[in-house]
Amino acid sequence: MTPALDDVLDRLVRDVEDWPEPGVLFRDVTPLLADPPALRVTVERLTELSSELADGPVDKVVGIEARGFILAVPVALALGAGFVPARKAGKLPATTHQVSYDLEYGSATLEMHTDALVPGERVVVLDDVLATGGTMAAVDELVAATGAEVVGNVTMLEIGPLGGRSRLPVGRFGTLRTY
Ligand SMILES: O=P(O)(O)OC[C@H]1O[C@H](OP(=O)(O)OP(=O)(O)O)[C@H](O)[C@@H]1O
Ligand SMILES: Nc1ncnc2[nH]cnc12
Repeated sequence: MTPALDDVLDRLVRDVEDWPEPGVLFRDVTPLLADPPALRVTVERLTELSSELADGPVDKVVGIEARGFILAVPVALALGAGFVPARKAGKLPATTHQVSYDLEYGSATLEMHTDALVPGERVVVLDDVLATGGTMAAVDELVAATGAEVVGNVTMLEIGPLGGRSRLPVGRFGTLRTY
């Protein structure tokens, strides 16, 4: 039997207080990733949500390092799309576009290969958590720099009080669970 998704997420996303710094309540998805039925239903629902938002074909799924990679590859396979990594600075070998941004804890720079996407491609950007939205908005900029089109911004979890969805176009963001 397929488990109910909200129950799965509530049971298997672990709260860790004061990590990675005091005052942050960290939502740890590793227990969910380790549970086969939970992982399966999560990937299935992320795939359905991506399809709904895209409302048409999806050429590429961009996964955000590191936790976004884990989910983006099975979703890309299920959609019949390719996978493209958005990586932390200094990890990609060829020519990149680069965007710096602020996080709930600190700041970072993400890169994507300039030739990873071509103009007109339809792209879903996937991550595990939307918090301030800085990461997702930065990846939208990386996609835009290639001339491709973001047709969906999708996460497993949203931390509502941090207001990240307000940084994304209305109607383009979808998530499985808002805390
Ligand atoms: O909405 P935001 O405030 O930008 O935060 C969300 C981002 O923060 C986490 O990644 P992190 O940078 O901690 O990297 P990791 O996946 O490598 O742990 C998470 O996986 C998202 O990518
Ligand atoms: N509180 C949080 N838990 C998990 N991932 C995060 N990314 C940014 N803030 C986060």
